[in-house]
Amino acid sequence: MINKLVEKIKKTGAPIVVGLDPMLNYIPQHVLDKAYAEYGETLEGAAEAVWQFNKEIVDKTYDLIPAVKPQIAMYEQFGIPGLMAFKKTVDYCKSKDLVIIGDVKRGDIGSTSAAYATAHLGKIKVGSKEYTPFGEDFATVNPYLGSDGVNPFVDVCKEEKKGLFILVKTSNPSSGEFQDRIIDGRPLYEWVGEKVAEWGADCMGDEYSYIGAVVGATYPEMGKVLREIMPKSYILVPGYGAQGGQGKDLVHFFNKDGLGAIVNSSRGIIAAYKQEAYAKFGPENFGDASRAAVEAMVADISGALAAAK
Ligand SMILES: O=C(O)c1cc(=O)[nH]c(=O)n1[C@@H]1O[C@H](COP(=O)(O)O)[C@@H](O)[C@H]1O
Repeated sequence: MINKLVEKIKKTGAPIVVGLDPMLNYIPQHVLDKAYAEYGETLEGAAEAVWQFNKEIVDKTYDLIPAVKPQIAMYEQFGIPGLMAFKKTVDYCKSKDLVIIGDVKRGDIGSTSAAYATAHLGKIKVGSKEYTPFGEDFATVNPYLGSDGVNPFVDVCKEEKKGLFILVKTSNPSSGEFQDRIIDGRPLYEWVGEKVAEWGADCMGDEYSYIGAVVGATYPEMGKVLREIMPKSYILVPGYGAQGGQGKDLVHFFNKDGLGAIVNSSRGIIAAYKQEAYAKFGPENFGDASRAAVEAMVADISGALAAAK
């Protein structure tokens, strides 16, 4: 799957991922009204609104982008109907040939990690039958339980040709509380980065490993160091847009080949119609606003990369 991701990034010229993180307050009223008219103001109604919202955004952007990243919490908050909307979104994106990064941030003791890996990247046997539970292509993984919490994910990736993005340095304001602590002379995130490079070394695709890392756009200096520590790992870079990251901050997350990083924006794309820059589209045309925001993001990042050459 890493080869497909790299190919699609080259083909679209867009090292970006659209984060499908739907909150009800991002969904235009006309979409909510229609869903509530059919299902009532229920969890089912909310899930229907989420699904219709996602579908429109995907329809308006899929030809420009290589990948999407649905964040499962945004669906879980609507219980079982929400999880069904998550699965419907994954399947629909797959039908559009997008690479799907399941942002599930899992990690546990080995046997439990194995079940999480099966759920999101693998297959499950029920009697004589086999099923694909959620069927994403990549999953985000929290490495804090150590190697035995990560290895079951790696094993499923090897079997299924899937991939991981392992949290190394997160974008949030408090990420330094633990991740920046100096241990044996180096910050913890560097130790985790080294481990990601090690886990990834025997998981190579054609050019890059299918064991990648997450490093926040909000910490560009740390991104530069981590790029060197993990030269063969793709870096998923969240924090663009709503959290303040801009193209010019991101240059060092990329390798000299112009590859190696994929930048996520969620609110900045899916709720673009609420921003002044895209207000002219209006809530009715929220999908067109998202498309314009994708185009602006690609131009910002490619411009920064070209200027740095
Ligand atoms: O793993 C992630 O995707 C992630 C890691 C991180 O360090 N920071 C971070 O913001 N994320 C996710 O990236 C998305 C960011 O959303 P926006 O700030 O709206 O673009 C959310 O889905 C977060 O859960």
